Amino acid sequence: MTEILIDHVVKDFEIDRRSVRAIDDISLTFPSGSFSALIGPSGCGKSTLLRLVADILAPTTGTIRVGGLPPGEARLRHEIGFVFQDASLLPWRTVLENIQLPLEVAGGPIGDGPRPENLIRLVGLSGFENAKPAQLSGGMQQRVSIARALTLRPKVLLLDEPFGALDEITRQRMNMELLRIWQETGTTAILVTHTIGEAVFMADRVHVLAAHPGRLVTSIEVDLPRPRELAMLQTPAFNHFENAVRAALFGDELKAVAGG
Ligand SMILES: Nc1ncnc2c1ncn2[C@@H]1O[C@H](COP(=O)(O)OP(=O)(O)OP(=O)(O)O)[C@@H](O)[C@H]1O
Repeated sequence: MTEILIDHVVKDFEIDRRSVRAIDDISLTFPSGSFSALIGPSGCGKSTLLRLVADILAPTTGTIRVGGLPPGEARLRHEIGFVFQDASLLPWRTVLENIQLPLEVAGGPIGDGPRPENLIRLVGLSGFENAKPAQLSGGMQQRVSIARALTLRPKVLLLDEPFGALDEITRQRMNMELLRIWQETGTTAILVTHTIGEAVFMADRVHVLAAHPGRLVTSIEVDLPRPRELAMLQTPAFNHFENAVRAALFGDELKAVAGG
């Protein structure tokens, strides 16, 4: 069971000897095996929150637990996989060699981790094992970075706008693939996104944040059946959840426009 718990977390950064509050007392629970989305305006602390869970940053105050463990311990046990917006692959290595990188860094296979060949199949890159990143499209490069994040069989998958740089059609396809991979691997996933439709399509729960300082506005349960299918994008139910997220994001601004 890998529940993620964020309890009264505050994160301050020092900029020019000034303290800036990036996260102001956020408490959130991400149930084991769930898919959650974080959405909010630029600077509301979405990436910071993911980095705190991944132990790339430490909170100023408050507590984070990943499957009951402090993030540093969960990271040492290879329980956390991270996919960034930029695939950040090593250009001189092939697809297979990039995917194997975490194994080399960890000093060999961990337990019964998935075989790289199986991961390549899982992310739909069979036949491209020996290609170099420059020979791949942006979407294919992100598939490699997802496979790399899954190499050590993490229980948690953190996704920071993984498809933000892709065109709309590729992005929608990749999202479908990501949902399939998430269901096959049973990880607890958190996705940072700027797109309302993407948040609703992917997540069980959408957490809406506001900026300056970064804080939680509300959490919206997305009660749409799984597996999610493209046809759902056109249903009134989908529209209802999109509107709920939009209202939380824009609040009074939206009411002012509606009222003329
Ligand atoms: N390493 C850092 N040093 C100083 N300030 C930082 C650092 N990382 C983030 N911040 C500040 O923290 C706040 C939140 O940043 P963060 O990147 O988490 O926001 P975000 O919601 O992910 O934004 P975006 O949607 O633009 O990526 C911003 O005000 C940012 O300037």
